[in-house]
Amino acid sequence: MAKDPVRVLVTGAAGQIGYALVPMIARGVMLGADQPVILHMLDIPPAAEALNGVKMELVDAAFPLLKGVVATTDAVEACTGVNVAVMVGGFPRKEGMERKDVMSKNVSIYKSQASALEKHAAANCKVLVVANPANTNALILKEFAPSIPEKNITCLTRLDHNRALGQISERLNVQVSDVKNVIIWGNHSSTQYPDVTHATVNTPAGEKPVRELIADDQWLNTEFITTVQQRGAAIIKARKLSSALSAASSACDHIRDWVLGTPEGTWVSMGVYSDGSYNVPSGLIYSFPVTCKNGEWCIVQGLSIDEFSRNKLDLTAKELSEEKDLAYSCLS
Ligand SMILES: NC(=O)C1=CN([C@@H]2O[C@H](COP(=O)(O)OP(=O)(O)OC[C@H]3O[C@@H](n4cnc5c(N)ncnc54)[C@H](O)[C@@H]3O)[C@@H](O)[C@H]2O)C=CC1
Ligand SMILES: O=C([O-])CC(=O)C(=O)O
Repeated sequence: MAKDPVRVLVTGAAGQIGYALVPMIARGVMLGADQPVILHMLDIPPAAEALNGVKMELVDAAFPLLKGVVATTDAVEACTGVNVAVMVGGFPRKEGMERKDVMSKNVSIYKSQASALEKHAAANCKVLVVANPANTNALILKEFAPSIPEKNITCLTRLDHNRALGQISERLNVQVSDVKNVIIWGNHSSTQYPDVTHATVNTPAGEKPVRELIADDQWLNTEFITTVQQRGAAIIKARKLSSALSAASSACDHIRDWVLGTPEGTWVSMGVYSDGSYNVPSGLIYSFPVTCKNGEWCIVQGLSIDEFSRNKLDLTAKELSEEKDLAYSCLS
């Protein structure tokens, strides 16, 4: 029997990530090749005509799984009945800016959309915040939508996770699908800590630690980390626009694994509400290694953290606490 359609909201759907993301969702990349979807697309009135153009293209693409499209500038209409909400709407940063520089414009959007989601989304709606500063926007959304369970509100660090896998695969000249269990800790910003301490590669001789195969701790502890931290800026420099296809693809990875589960023995990185694991202060949305099963994520416990890592986990937590204060000062 055919499954009932799932309603997926994409905010900022007329923007560049939106344009890459909605066809992926309509093709089943996010929720599976047998899962019909109804797309809800929200943008602001100046983008209404462009949004309608995206809707026309979705019709023209004749996606078999796409059972309906709502394209609107009304947040209540957009949020009504949605099961998954991918929050991309906002202002992207430009060359020379840090992600927190877009704070004042974006946190106020997340405060107001929190209420629309809280009142009108389906019960148990899963929320992924993509727009920057992603962790802090997600925290504001959580705080202003107190009836949405905190475990349902997450932010995107899967792009950073995938970037780390990509760097390791290029360096070792192995398939990216053979590399796993990198970790992005903390903020989706230049203080994030891409950690390969527990990462492995599937080789013909079995699973091997990334550190052993790379055999160059100097590179892993310096250039690798900064390359992943600065990859967003490098894309902006090259394209004069921020990452879009990779952001859209990793947003699909994030929701797919959350809903359908992570493979046995594999974890992924998600920005989630901290419960104090690894002595990360609670009350922050912080990226942790997680596994997912039955639609729920769970922080991987018991990983060893050496002194080098500890300093980096603390540094990015400190930045998130400062961002939280700054966000509240922007809202007051
Ligand atoms: N977490 C991550 O890994 C990544 C996050 N980003 C962030 O994603 C966001 C979107 O990036 P792009 O698509 O490149 O930007 P864009 O400017 O092309 O599109 C953003 C869209 O949001 C719309 N928008 C603005 N205010 C809105 C509101 N209140 N409600 C609904 N829609 C609204 C705009 O009209 C525009 O169509 C940016 O904040 C960017 O920094 C980008 C790449 C990766
Ligand atoms: O760098 C930016 O501003 C866009 C982004 O978040 C990324 O590409 O990681």
